[in-house]
Amino acid sequence: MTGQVITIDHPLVQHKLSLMRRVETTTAEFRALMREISLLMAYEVTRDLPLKPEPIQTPMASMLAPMLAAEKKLVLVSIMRAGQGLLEGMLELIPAARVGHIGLYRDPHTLIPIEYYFKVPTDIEDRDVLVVDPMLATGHSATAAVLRLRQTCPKSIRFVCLVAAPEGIQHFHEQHPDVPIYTAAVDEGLDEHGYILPGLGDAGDRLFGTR
Ligand SMILES: O=P(O)(O)OC[C@H]1O[C@H](OP(=O)(O)OP(=O)(O)O)[C@H](O)[C@@H]1O
Ligand SMILES: O=c1cc[nH]c(=O)[nH]1
Ligand SMILES: [Mg+2]
Repeated sequence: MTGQVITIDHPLVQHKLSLMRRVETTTAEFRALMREISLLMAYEVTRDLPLKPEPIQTPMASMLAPMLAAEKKLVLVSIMRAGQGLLEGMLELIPAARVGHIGLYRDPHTLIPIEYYFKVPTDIEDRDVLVVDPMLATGHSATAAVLRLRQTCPKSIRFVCLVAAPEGIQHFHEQHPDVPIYTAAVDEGLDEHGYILPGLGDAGDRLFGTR
């Protein structure tokens, strides 16, 4: 079974991603673009959320109006640090969603992800999860995050990123063929340090101005 990769090719997403990639984009600009692009990504990723009719009153009449059936049943899980950027924008669109955090950083030499934090809602069994992290490079971080999350038995899992490397997609789907990947771009590959080419650099450092 090969996993599903959904490329979000909306022109606004593509334009904003190109601005984020540019080396001269400042930290403030990068952060603002991350917020904007995460709103647009959330719009696409939630396209199939179920609706249910609820009675409401307009100034003119009463009607049965479509409302999200399970907004509170969604959990957004951020892979820190860089996932925080995607998380915040998405929460603006889905404010009733629950939130989880997985703290992971890549050891710069081995590229193995090290977990330093894990907290998700206790009643995750009947919830759908969107795991968010802007970068899928070797795929080790996302793969480890989903593996850890599976121990809590959520109803479903999707992974959302901005830029994915083919190597990362392959590694991730070898372990998690049932988890779809939503991405704005699939890039050429990785450099010798595991950075995506052409990529956008280190998403966490660019978001928080740490380098
Ligand atoms: O697919 P991989 O090769 O595992 O790389 C991707 C990971 O690298 C980045 O995090 P990083 O380790 O730089 O931590 P940070 O977000 O704290 O900067 C990114 O946000 C992913 O979590
Ligand atoms: O290109 C990359 C690879 C891993 N992490 C990043 O932030 N960027
Ligand atoms: Mg980083």
